[in-house]
Amino acid sequence: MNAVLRDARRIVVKVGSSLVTNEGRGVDAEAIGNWCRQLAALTQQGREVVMVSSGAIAEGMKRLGWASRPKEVHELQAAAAVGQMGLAQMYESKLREQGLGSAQVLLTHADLADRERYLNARSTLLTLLQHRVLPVINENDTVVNDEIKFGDNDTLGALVANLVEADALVILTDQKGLYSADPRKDPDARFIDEAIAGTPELEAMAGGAGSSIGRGGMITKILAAKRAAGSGASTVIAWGREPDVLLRLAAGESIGTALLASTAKQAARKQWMLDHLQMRGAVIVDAGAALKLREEGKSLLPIGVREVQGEFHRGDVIAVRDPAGAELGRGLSNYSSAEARLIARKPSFEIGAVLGYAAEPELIHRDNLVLR
Ligand SMILES: Nc1ncnc2c1ncn2[C@@H]1O[C@H](COP(=O)(O)OP(=O)(O)O)[C@@H](O)[C@H]1O
Ligand SMILES: N[C@@H](CCC(=O)OP(=O)(O)O)C(=O)O
Repeated sequence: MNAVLRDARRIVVKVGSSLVTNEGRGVDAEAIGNWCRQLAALTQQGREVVMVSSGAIAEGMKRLGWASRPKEVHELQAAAAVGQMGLAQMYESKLREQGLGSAQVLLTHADLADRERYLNARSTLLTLLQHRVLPVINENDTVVNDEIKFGDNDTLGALVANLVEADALVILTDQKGLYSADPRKDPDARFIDEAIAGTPELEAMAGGAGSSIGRGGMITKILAAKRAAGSGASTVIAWGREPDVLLRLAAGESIGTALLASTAKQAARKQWMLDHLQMRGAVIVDAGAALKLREEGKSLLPIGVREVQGEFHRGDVIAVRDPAGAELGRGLSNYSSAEARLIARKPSFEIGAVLGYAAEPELIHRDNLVLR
């Protein structure tokens, strides 16, 4: 019994190029139809799913009649732009057949490294999920060069899992899971059922990509599991053509390799925030707000803010202080310092009228707040 998916409410599913394009023979309608049917069943169970799908370059090469993968980055980018059309079209129609809405989201490394864009991408994805629309994500290959490329979508899958605070990441590939060595090269390779994500020995087991279509191989999947575990998500690596793989995993069946996160989700995310983000400013809150944060674990609303100190942008980490100046905690601000000064002491329904737009009703959402 493997509980990784059984207990997961929010799931990121990543499928690799070789699966999606049937080893480069073109977008595999049947396979995508199969996953979409399963995704629809998962949403029926009340789960939220985000798809990360590769295959744009492989599909674009086929459409352009290119037999071998070009070396030039701009040619790869052109192929991705061509192929992404087919990919998006296929997901859209297969998800629609299942009664599910879909949305295309193309992201780059720079988008997720920038705090403001990170928050924007997060809000967009969470809004799509709220509306029961299934986001289909790929790397925005057109605008990235080699140095800033994820290159493989395993890394992107993990970053998306961090971004939406997923409970689980499922990486579907062309192998049954992780083996002690590349099974294409070593017939004695042993299957690994389960391990703790981030265990150093795992990295030594993984080799590069097995086909000419896939990019990262197993090493990027192992590192993706480690990264996903950083925000508390466990990972399953499984064969994408295993019948009903997602449904069976969700029912608790042990399929593939489970790479388990050792820290709980909230604790991991909050630690990540403290470790990665620099503090830029502070707000002093009134006694009522201090009580709500401390005792009830509530979000910080602008109405409870008495004073805004320093200069910060949306997405920066700021300190929250009580009326005596003692630090209550730290969190990601949804508004800049200039905006925060304008909306301080005001009820959230007035934010729109004061600023001309309303991003969120909270100055700091409780999910983005670490209390002392
Ligand atoms: N230890 C390992 N266990 C399983 N597969 C491995 C291992 N090391 C390398 N591989 C190779 O990784 C390949 C999967 O990665 P990749 O080709 O990038 O697929 P995808 O397109 O699904 O990301 C497998 O086909 C396999 O040959
Ligand atoms: N963005 C690229 C994905 C890169 C890639 O090949 O990833 P993967 O097959 O997951 O190792 C594409 O859609 O072709």
